[in-house]
Amino acid sequence: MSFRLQPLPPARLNRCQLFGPGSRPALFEKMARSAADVINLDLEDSVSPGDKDQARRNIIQAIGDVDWGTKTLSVRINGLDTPFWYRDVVDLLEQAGDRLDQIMIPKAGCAADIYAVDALVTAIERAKGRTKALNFEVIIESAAGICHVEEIAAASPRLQAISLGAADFAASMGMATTGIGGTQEHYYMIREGQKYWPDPWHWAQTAIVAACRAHGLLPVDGPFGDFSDAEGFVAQARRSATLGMVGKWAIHPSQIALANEVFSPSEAAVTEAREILAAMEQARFEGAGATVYKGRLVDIASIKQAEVTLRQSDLIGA
Ligand SMILES: CC(=O)SCCNC(=O)CCNC(=O)[C@H](O)C(C)(C)COP(=O)(O)OP(=O)(O)OC[C@H]1O[C@@H](n2cnc3c(N)ncnc32)[C@H](O)[C@@H]1OP(=O)(O)O
Ligand SMILES: O=CC(=O)O
Ligand SMILES: [Mg+2]
Repeated sequence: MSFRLQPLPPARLNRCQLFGPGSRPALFEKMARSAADVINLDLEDSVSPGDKDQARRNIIQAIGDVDWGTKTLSVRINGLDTPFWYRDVVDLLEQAGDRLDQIMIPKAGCAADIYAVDALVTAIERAKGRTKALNFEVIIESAAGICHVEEIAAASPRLQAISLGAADFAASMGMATTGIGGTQEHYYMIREGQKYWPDPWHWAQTAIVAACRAHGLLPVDGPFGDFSDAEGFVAQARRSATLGMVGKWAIHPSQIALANEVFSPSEAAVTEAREILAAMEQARFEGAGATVYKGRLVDIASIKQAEVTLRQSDLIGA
């Protein structure tokens, strides 16, 4: 057991991150009025190469012009393997106002990727006298990224969140699927003639959650491509929440309420958490470290488990 305490992640809501292409400025006001906690204006894979310059201009203008309320406002820049990313960073930092909260770095492969963007951002902030430090979020969506997820999580104090990008991850891993997230038809076990579908994203998610929790970051589940399949989205989101993720992307407005619901503790969960704390307080009063709640063991670890639920509930209430 390390003597170091596990750092808490940033105290902000990240239940739903709504994405929209920077080349569709007509969506920006709708995104701002949505119930998503985080907005991701995209310069990367939803924008065709010929539209990159115009999308950048659209986003820079909208960062200043649109009322984004209290949302976390993020721009996904292009990957470091493209000729676009440096211009994304330079133009955003030199031309967009202070309303921009963070940039998302896609396809992070190693800590040096984050270092490179940090160096450029820091130089521009100093040159331009920007007083609000820009935060980072990254996407793990490659074989290299998942191999180096822990060093990536430790790469910069600007880093707040890591998402799993199921589409690029599947491609990089050579997975035999064109689906973006969720159950995969051919990934099944069989027992006594019955099929059972395990979760092919599970290990990558747990690696991301562990790296995030060790370094005080927010672990986030990425896109679920089939926006007509609400049930599938909810099932994927519930698995992610159970593993410790705090939220999920929405690539269509129909997914926002679903994500918000899954990543907000229910009234029953909050009541149970409070009752566990009360039971443990009574146990402490009686000189015990463990007691029985609803026929099951609760002990000092249960206090920490209950606090996870209550911290999230407090953020929503705040
Ligand atoms: C693998 C990855 O990298 S995922 C991240 C990058 N991808 C993206 O950013 C894609 C984001 N999503 C989209 O571009 C679009 O939602 C699409 C292309 C999937 C579908 O677009 P449409 O065909 O316009 O969707 P649809 O007709 O169902 O839209 C319904 C309504 O929601 C609006 N809408 C659609 N997408 C969005 C969005 N992302 N944000 C806000 N509003 C939206 C539409 O304007 C429409 O509004 P209206 O009722 O006022 O007319
Ligand atoms: O960028 C997201 C992905 O799934 O790829
Ligand atoms: Mg991707």
